[in-house]
Amino acid sequence: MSNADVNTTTKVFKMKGRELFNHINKPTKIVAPMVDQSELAWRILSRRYGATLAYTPMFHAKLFATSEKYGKDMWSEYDGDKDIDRPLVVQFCANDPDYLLQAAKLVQDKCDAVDLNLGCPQGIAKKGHYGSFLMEEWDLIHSLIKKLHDNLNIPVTAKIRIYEDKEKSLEYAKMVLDAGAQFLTVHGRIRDQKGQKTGLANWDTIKYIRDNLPKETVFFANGNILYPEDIARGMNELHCDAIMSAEGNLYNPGIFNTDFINDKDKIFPRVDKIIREYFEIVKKYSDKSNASKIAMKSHFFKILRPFLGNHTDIRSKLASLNAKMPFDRWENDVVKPVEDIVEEIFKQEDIKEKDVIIVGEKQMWGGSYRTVPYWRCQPYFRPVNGVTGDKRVIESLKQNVEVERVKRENEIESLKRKSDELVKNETKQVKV
Ligand SMILES: Cc1cc2nc3c(=O)[nH]c(=O)nc-3n(C[C@H](O)[C@H](O)[C@H](O)COP(=O)(O)O)c2cc1C
Repeated sequence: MSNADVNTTTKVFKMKGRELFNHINKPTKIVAPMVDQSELAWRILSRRYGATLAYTPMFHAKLFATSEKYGKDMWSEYDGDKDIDRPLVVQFCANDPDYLLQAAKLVQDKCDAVDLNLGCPQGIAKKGHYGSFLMEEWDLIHSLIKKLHDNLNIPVTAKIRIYEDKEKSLEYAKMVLDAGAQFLTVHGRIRDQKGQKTGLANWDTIKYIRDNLPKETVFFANGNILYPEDIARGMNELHCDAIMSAEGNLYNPGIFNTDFINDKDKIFPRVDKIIREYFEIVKKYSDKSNASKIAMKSHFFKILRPFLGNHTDIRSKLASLNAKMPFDRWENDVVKPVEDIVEEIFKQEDIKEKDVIIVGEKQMWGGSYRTVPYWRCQPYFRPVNGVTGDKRVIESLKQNVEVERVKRENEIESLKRKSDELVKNETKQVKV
């Protein structure tokens, strides 16, 4: 077979975006790439709770290609296993097409696509010259994507941020697709929206990009997903193929469980149940997946966030644990005590009245806040101008209660007026 034949054969078998999307069963709920957080154990847990596609954390392409230790720490034999970890997209950050290809080749037989991170806004990305800090270098981005498109056995995909300018964002998306990206994920925030300045994602721009790209583009939207209900809202409003969630999924893995929208145990899982389930997954794969063990402490803190505020003794114990300690310590200091406390909570006579989810009024961002009992997983709201998100939710719910009260009083007033008028009219008629 000549070289030309080899190239042709590779091209024939390489799936285009829509084919790949269909091949992996049209996933609509995606675990976002998250450094130190979307590792194997977390992906397995998230899929059990409704996620239909997962991205790995971003790996540094050059390190992955050149450092055996880094590769081993990030990627184990279990990662990408066809029975436990698919469908899967592996994400890299890069600024050199050759290293990117070298790294991608190491995983191409154990994932469905390789993604280029063009969204990371952190200082480390600025220093390392990758992620969103390539947004001024379209030629470089084009060459990175094209290198994989032309040379990898599997499709290449990309995850981008937006610019303030809609038109520029659209042109940018078109360039990324032209280079060969087969799925496009748009995170609807600009580069400066990070930390306290994270704020809302701009769905208008996401929608504008989506609506102005060719229909066959496989398009994923990312940002503003707090509750399971937001997923259907996003799909309808943004006309996207799937919704990707990062923080929503981290604090509440039940966020993707939209097939069970009326079952609070599935969409706002009890912290005792989820911590146990997750802990058992980490243990099962800990012989090879170092990344799963390392990420455990951070996941515990996030899953248990509302609970730890009420049980600070467990918070202190958790703070003192580390990944090198034996699993028994984790079991005895955190997992078991959490189970015991929640079991006691559920023995209370009035638990049915207490264990309820309260839905607030529709907010500016299109969805509604909920109050969720502290023994259930729930979203986290970043502090803005020093005010914690939880306080904002409580304030907004208080305002809702006040708005409801005024609304009801007005309704009663208006009903009274109507009834007075009716009585008056009837009295008039009787007189006539
Ligand atoms: C802990 C954490 C780690 C992240 N790491 C990555 C990453 O490795 N690659 C990436 O493209 N984005 C990363 N992101 C960004 C998310 O993938 C996502 O784009 C962003 O958080 C917005 O989604 P959200 O509103 O659902 O959180 C990370 C976000 C968080 C919270």
